[in-house]
Amino acid sequence: MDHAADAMRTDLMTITRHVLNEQSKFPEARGDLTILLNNIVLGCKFVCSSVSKAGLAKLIGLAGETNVQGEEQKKLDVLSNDVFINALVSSGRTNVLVSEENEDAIFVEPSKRGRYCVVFDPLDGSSNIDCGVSIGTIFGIYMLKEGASGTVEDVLQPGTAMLAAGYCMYGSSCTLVLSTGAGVNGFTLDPSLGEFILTHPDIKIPKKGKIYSVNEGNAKHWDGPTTKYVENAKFPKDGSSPKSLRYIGSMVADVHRTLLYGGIFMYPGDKKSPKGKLRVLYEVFPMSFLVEQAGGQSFTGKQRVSAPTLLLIRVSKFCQLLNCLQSFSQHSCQL
Ligand SMILES: O=P(O)(O)OC[C@H]1O[C@](O)(COP(=O)(O)O)[C@@H](O)[C@@H]1O
Repeated sequence: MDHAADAMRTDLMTITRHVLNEQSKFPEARGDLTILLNNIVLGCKFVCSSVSKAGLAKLIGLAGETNVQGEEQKKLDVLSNDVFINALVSSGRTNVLVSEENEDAIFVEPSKRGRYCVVFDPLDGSSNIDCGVSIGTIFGIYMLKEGASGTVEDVLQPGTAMLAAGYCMYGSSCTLVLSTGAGVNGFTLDPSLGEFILTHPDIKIPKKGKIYSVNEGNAKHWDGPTTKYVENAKFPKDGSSPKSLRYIGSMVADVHRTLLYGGIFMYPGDKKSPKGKLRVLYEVFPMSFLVEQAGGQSFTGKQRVSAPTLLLIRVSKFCQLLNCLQSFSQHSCQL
């Protein structure tokens, strides 16, 4: 009888219990981060159930609106965005929110304000939403700068200033992967309990990976080093076996596989944005935080993504900032 497995099954490590254990190591912790994460988890459970019944609940298809990136919003994009904004505001722990689906930053009204800023992509992998392929939610958490009252400046922080980050993947199972700066852990939603249970403790990216993940359809837009790298992955000059190509087209799913199996995921550029289309603030920074916490690397092709030098610029209108941030995100992660 496998007592360890039995203990695992009866001594349930829920995500709340795990975060409380982690926070108990910090005497100054007041439970605010735990409450905030609990509300994010609630949002993930709601989106998970909506995604799994999308076809039945007529949640497939377009919402008839366009987001700040000029992309047509899917019904599930809008629903997920509303759910997360409400969950984050009602936690009473947030101050400034930045969503992929909103043109401007969201400033929480004073009576409900807290000291955290959350950047998030409510539903990543839009091109896969209507065909039932894995999609996900990505989030990153910052603390208000010392003495700050909550302005755009408080989200203009480098990736290294992030306190916690995570994603929730809505796939064959619903998996939430989280780091609060002390390693990376994966939790699977047990629908019968409605609880995320620890199933992937202390995720460490394998040192060697046999997989490369990139949209080769964009090859003609790539720079020299990227073209050379992918060429070598397919036709290794050192006689080793070629790498396998795996590309789902949902960053959450492609990064999740890379965290567990190793290898490389990158988004070098495409016709529309030759310098890459992944958004630094709520896609690249949170994923880079997780990749580095799991022992991997994340770089732009020229420098570490989360480097403090990457971000601190100030432009007039917030969405202008979003546009120029996009131009920075060339490559996603190097493993
Ligand atoms: O279809 P492409 O050009 O390869 O782009 C896929 C990439 O775009 C994204 O879908 C962008 O994210 P959104 O779906 O949130 O806009 C990533 O998840 C994915 O890695």
